[in-house]
Amino acid sequence: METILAKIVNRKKQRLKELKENSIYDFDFTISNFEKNIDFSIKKPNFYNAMKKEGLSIIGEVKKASPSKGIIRESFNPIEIAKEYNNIVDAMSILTEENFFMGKAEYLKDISNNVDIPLLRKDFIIDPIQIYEAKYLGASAILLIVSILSDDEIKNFYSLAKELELDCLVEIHNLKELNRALNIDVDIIGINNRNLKDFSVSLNTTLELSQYIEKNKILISESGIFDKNDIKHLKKGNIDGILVGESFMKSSNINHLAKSFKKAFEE
Ligand SMILES: O=P(O)(O)OC[C@@H](O)[C@@H](O)c1c[nH]c2ccccc12
Repeated sequence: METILAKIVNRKKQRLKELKENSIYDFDFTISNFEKNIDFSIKKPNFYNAMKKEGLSIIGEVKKASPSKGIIRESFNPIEIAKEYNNIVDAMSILTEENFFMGKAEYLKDISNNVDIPLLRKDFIIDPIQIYEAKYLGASAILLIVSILSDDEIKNFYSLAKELELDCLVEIHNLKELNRALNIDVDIIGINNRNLKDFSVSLNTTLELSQYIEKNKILISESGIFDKNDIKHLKKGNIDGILVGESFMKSSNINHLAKSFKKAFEE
């Protein structure tokens, strides 16, 4: 059976083909056009430093829907959500995948014009053009999902991102993927507590894998984080930060929830 992850990646390939035939920008969707249109003089806030700072770093995700949960947030105004996050979290993750997460590339651009904390482009990156596009749209960092990339792709995409002054959150879900990420000496590792193949979630994934990660790496625990007890549990895994979508999107008081996460981490 085709996994949901394989479906998402196939749709993404098709989407990239569509964009190459019919650009959503006022120029053709090519790498050289992105290069011409990126303003390299604009310095974006640094994602790595935001993760490295003292205490628990929080990445708040702008997420309307997901294949596992359906619509997560009915009244979805990405700029308003981002403005709310801006004074509360350390960085934001902006979902730009259209078909399964109801994201949009333009959300990233719009948000980057309205906030001053680092933005992560959250998408299924399988082609270098998406990395140029992330830069063009105002990202400080991109997500690289190890399970959908070959070793060469991880290496090449990682160094391309660095050339474009983008950090990479390199996402893994098991020991095999972790070893592939460590082979190219990545600096920020995201452990996804959700298995993208069957959607099962276990925070223990972070605890089990964190023991293989040296202290000099930045470690982010991703997905399925809801309350202060989750933070206390994850703290045993020496995490630097967390990536939170659903529980923030459904919260009536993001500030309060984020503070309770930070406080639980200090205790
Ligand atoms: O909504 P949650 O359970 O808090 O999860 C957020 C984030 O970790 C999740 O959206 C995510 C993690 N890795 C991904 C890769 C692609 C798309 C989405 C994701």
